[in-house]
Amino acid sequence: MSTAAVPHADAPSSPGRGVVLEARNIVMRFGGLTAVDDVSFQVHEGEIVGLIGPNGAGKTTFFNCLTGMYKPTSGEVTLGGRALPPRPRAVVTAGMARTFQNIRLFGNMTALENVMVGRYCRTSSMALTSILRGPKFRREERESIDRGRELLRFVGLDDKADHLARNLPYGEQRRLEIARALATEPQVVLLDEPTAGMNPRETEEAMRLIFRIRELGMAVVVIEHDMRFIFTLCDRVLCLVRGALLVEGSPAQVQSDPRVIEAYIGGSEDDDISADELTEEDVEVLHAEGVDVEPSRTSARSENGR
Ligand SMILES: Nc1ncnc2c1ncn2[C@@H]1O[C@H](COP(=O)(O)OP(=O)(O)OP(=O)(O)O)[C@@H](O)[C@H]1O
Repeated sequence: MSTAAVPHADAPSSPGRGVVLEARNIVMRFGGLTAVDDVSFQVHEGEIVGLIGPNGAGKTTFFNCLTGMYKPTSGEVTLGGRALPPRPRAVVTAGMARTFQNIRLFGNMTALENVMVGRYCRTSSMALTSILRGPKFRREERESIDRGRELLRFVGLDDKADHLARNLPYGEQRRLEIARALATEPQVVLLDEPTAGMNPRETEEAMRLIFRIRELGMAVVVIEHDMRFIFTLCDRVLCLVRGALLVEGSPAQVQSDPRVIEAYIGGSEDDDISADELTEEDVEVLHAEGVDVEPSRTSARSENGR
């Protein structure tokens, strides 16, 4: 991926910026499994925060707790200092929108209609007004169409307004999902694997788009497996492992933290490979993934095999 070509937008430093989203001691249990284990974090205005971790670490479950899809077993989420009720619609109305790991669009609706759906939480027309199609309804509908077209332009889909969502290529569907999230006028946008399945060019475009979303004043929280993407994009990165927050810091700190490297190469109780035993091949793979690891940490295993 040629993300090196993408300039890092002026990263606002967190201190001095207000906290917009805060999660305190979130725990989510499914029967005997603790999927999120006492995780707390803060997101500041205009900040881009990355959430990484191996498969099953609890990243999506944490998003689901933030967005009211799940009612956490315990803990609290606040947006702009106000406690968020664990109901998705209330969360969207309060100012937090999200996209999903598996794209969730209305396939048989046009791109424009999909974005307009996102506007509904900001329009006041009630069912009766809609049925009667009175002047207020028509004015709000006009405004929704105009705003929808503006957002399609923002994500680079202005020429696709009348295309059915299901007919759009994968990368464009992902951008359409982002446009629909932006239509809710959020303060914070949560993106769950926004570049999954994208080619390098689409990934680079996605990065530029997220920087432009931040320039509009929104904070962004991103789950991604593409480390290079995360470390280039984010101001701050959190790494979850087995539901718990393992490391939090700047991309440089997280990238070079041996605990993160261990978590990714399987240095768990199920696997006896530790960061001290990296082969040169391991290091090459980690470098390709954007994880910084010193050559001195390698062992002679590359010569001897495992
Ligand atoms: N609704 C559910 N019921 C029971 N277990 C669940 C549920 N949702 C998630 N889990 C479990 O919680 C753990 C965390 O899953 P989650 O999907 O949050 O991880 P993740 O970090 O997002 O993984 P990935 O990177 O693979 O998407 C997993 O063990 C998963 O099987």
